[in-house]
Amino acid sequence: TRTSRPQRILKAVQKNATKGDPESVISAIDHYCRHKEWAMNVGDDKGLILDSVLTEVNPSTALELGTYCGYSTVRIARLLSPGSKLITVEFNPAFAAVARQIIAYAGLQDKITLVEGPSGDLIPKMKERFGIKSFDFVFLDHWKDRYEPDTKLLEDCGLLKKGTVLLADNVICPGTPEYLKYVRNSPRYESRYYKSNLEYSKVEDGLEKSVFLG
Ligand SMILES: Cn1cnc(CNC(=O)c2cc(-c3ccc(F)cc3)cc(O)c2O)c1
Ligand SMILES: [Mg+2]
Repeated sequence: TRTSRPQRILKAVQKNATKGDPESVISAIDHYCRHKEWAMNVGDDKGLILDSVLTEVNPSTALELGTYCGYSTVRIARLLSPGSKLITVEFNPAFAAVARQIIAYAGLQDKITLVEGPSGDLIPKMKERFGIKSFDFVFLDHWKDRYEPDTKLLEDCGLLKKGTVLLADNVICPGTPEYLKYVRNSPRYESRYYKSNLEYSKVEDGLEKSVFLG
């Protein structure tokens, strides 16, 4: 097919959502991915859990690893208080190009900094490049084998503080076994599993919420 799946998702947003209305952007993507073609957005079921954790944490500085089309980026940014910031990291330039347009369509570009590149290279540069002292909230949704090494990297770079909340997608499907083992066995985290289902599907999946204890 001529267009890519992310480009078709963008088209569905431009056709069915209202410019400047993040809720309509979220609904347009969920409708398209549930009824037309599946895509790896966190989705509406797990999205409600993401919303509730975000509302509880109310982060001033948030990090997302794995932007894809920007669905969870919009979900997170729409709930941030004025002056709060979200940095989102995407390795794939084609995904990043679509995400920028979906973020702009939602009108949330002022709250979001999208950075392209490998998370392992970008995390050590967060302080110097973006003046970040530490993150209050981290959403992990990128390559599943990068969750554990990138969490250790965030610790080593002093980017986590007492109370920072990590929320990890896909801990069951596709699964992140090394990450789960790490956060569940480390005395430096208090972890809890939120059972849900894989986006737009009946297959089980869930989110792991881990609070860094310092
Ligand atoms: C290529 N790429 C760029 N970013 C990434 C990181 N994301 C995932 O891999 C990812 C995968 C799935 C998934 C795929 C196939 C399947 F059968 C079941 C689940 C779901 C998700 O929510 C994900 O976040 C992959
Ligand atoms: Mg995911």
